[in-house]
Amino acid sequence: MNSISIAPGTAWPFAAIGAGVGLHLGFFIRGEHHMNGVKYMQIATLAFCGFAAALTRFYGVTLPSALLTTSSISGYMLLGTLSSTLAYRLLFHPLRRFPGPFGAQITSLWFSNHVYRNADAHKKSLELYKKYGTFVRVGSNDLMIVHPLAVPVVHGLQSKCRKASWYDEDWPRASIHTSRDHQFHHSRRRVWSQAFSDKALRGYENRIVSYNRALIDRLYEYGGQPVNAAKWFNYYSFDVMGDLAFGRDFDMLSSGQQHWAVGLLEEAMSIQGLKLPTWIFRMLVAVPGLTEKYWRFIHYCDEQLDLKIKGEKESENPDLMSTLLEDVGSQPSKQDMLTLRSDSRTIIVAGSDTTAATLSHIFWQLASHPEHIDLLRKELAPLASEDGTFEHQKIQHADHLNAIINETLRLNPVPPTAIVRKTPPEGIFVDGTFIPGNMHVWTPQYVIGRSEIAYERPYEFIPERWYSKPGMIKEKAGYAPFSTGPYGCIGRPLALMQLRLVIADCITKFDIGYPKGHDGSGFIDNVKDRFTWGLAELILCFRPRSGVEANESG
Ligand code: HEM
Repeated sequence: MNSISIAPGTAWPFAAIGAGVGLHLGFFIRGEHHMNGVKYMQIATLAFCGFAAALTRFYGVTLPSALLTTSSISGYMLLGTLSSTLAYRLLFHPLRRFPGPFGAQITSLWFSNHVYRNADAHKKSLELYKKYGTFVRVGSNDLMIVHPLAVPVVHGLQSKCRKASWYDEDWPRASIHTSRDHQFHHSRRRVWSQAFSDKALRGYENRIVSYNRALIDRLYEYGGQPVNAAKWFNYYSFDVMGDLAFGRDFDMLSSGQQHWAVGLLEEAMSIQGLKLPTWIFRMLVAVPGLTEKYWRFIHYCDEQLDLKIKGEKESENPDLMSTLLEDVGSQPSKQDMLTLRSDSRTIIVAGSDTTAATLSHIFWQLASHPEHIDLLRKELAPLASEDGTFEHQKIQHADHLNAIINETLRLNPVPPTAIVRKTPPEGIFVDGTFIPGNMHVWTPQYVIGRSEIAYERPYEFIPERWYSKPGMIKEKAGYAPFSTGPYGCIGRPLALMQLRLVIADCITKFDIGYPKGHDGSGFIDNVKDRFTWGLAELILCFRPRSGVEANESG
């Protein structure tokens, strides 16, 4: 019988370690691998079984001994790959000269490990900035840059940075938001931009106004008693976007209940709070049952879109999806359908969570700084129509109103931290510092908004810095809560219209403040960074103002 030995003194362990090192240096160190986690596991399992089978077949080794031998060889190979990875990341990696926590230099899981319990990546990022400065290596391949001038370099129109691997989490579903193919994105962007023309926006205004009325009515029903405002802003935003995407809302404002599909989405989004590397996320998504809720929400959106295409949810007013549907004609191809489905979900996810979170933070700021409610009333009263309602066209240039929105988004931006880009192969320069190519970089708005380099008295809520005190903004380039450049928020005009109209309506109809025993800290201390904000309870009183009726016109 042939025998095979991996006992000390034989060459096997060294050969296996060498192969492991070779695998790292010749293969893993190059290109992107985040899409292949499952495939690599399959190949490794196949190789393991094949090698063990070959040992029994050609060397006459018993099965237990073959399995033991194969495990040992695999172990040595793994040791080689891991040692090589470790040495490379610590000693030779292009980001090695940037400061950062030791663990983060070794693995991107360091960051996940520090934020997964409380989903507080925004607080952790601020803490890291305070400790390490402008450039912080937050993962083996990841650099956080807290410099206002980094924003145009990384995100601006001329930027050569592209969307990073994070956007592949849903692949092969690729929407305008998640597509990494620059050409494809560009062509989707052209189609989408028709849905946000001035004319289209005017068409949406009536729809939005009717949801504003419904929101105001619901708040009136509390008669000034404490209410979880974040919940109602959430219902409002999802209803508006459901209507604009599918021609039908989620019925949350009228029922006062969260729609089950929205509930699923909220739960599914919590996985984003873990800030996992993409390859792990994709492997989790591939495990049957583990991300079931996420897929059920996606299927719900698919069904709503199918119904709309069949004309079963025909709406009289223009909506966003109608514009996207017009582009594909009456016989959409399979690829068209995949894109439309991804886009329909993008409308809900990108348009609802963001608006709800921004409204909640705005009203948290207003309740905490009631003097600004008075200033807003002074500014807006002359702009109201005779029946006390507001037209967007008349309030869109109101200085203080816009300043309240800007200042809130400076301090409480959504997404607060990681909008990740990949640097071009030749690298980039940020204020004279070279960032090597093919690295992941992010410029957290939450932290830049608190940076002394960009703002005077950065921690204070001073809306006037956006119009009458411009000297308080030291470097405007860093302010991009809607992002900027080719991937900047295409829904910005719609979002601003909603925000302006809801603020104007609410401060006109209600006195807004905290009930006894509340100061807003329960909200701001508990919001979660899960790409967008996971909202906490925001307990406010909306006391109807004397002499102002709910929906006087309606
Ligand atoms: C206050 C509300 C909003 C804020 C703060 C906001 C912010 C942002 C930001 C920062 C991005 C860039 C994200 C990234 O690069 O990964 C973005 C992208 C996007 N937003 Fe918004 N957004 C808001 C509302 C909306 C609304 C109402 C819509 C309407 C559907 C919308 C649709 C989109 C889309 C489609 C993208 C992807 C654009 C692209 O990649 O070309 N957003 N938004």
